[in-house]
Amino acid sequence: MKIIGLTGGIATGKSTVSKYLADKNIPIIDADIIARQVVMPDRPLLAELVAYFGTNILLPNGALNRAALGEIVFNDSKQLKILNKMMDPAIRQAIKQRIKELKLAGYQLVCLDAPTLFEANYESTVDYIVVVYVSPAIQISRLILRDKLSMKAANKRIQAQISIEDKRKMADYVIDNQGELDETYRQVDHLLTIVNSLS
Ligand SMILES: CC(C)(COP(=O)(O)OP(=O)(O)OC[C@H]1O[C@@H](n2cnc3c(N)ncnc32)[C@H](O)[C@@H]1O)[C@@H](O)C(=O)NCCC(=O)NCCS
Ligand SMILES: Nc1ncnc2c1ncn2[C@@H]1O[C@H](COP(=O)(O)OP(=O)(O)OP(=O)(O)O)[C@@H](O)[C@H]1O
Repeated sequence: MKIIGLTGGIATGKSTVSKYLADKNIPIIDADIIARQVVMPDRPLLAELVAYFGTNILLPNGALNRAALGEIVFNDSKQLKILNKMMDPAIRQAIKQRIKELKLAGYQLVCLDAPTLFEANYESTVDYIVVVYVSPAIQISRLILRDKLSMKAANKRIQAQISIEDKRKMADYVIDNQGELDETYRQVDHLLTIVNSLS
């Protein structure tokens, strides 16, 4: 089974590409979804986060207040490092488990959609690294538009990651998502012909 590692910067278009792959019946392992599952109210990791960050990261119903935790960690790189260290084992374990299940189910090709593929060192987990690229100017404008963030908050989130210019240099394949969606989808089709011919 081959694994495409799909990454990019925040709001560069990973979900747009992974939805297209999913429509082609390629299973997607979405690291953002897994990162949400491992901190559900019944999971011990949430209690660990509360013990460190305080009860202000909880909503009245006991679920994680993602906005409150995001406010802390995207404004302070030391806190983000600590959060990453606390969450990494559970996320890694869940991804490993999902890969195992898909392999057992007989899939030939799957996609790991991970915004922090490089930051969290998943390079060796995947066979082919694909970076979804837009220029930093387009990235920030799409992020502000989608998440209704201020310029300052959007910049902080972008700065919490390796820059998109550096990520593109580390890719096996770059999808330029600056144009129309059809152009993006054509590049994904081309990517699939390459990946399917890999031995
Ligand atoms: C801090 C949290 C609670 C904020 O939640 P929120 O709902 O506002 O954002 P969401 O999870 O939808 O993430 C949105 C985007 O932020 C970026 N992002 C998320 N986590 C990180 C991180 N640790 N480092 C850099 N960028 C990140 C990604 O591009 C992601 O697609 C959340 O992002 C989180 O739990 N992050 C740590 C887990 C993690 O590393 N996730 C990345 C997947 S491996
Ligand atoms: N080619 C495009 N043209 C115009 N808008 C686009 C294009 N591709 C994606 N977008 C828009 O840009 C925003 C970011 O795209 P998307 O949500 O796919 O990014 P992402 O990389 O998955 O983000 P995140 O890292 O936050 O998960 C969305 O609002 C999406 O609709």
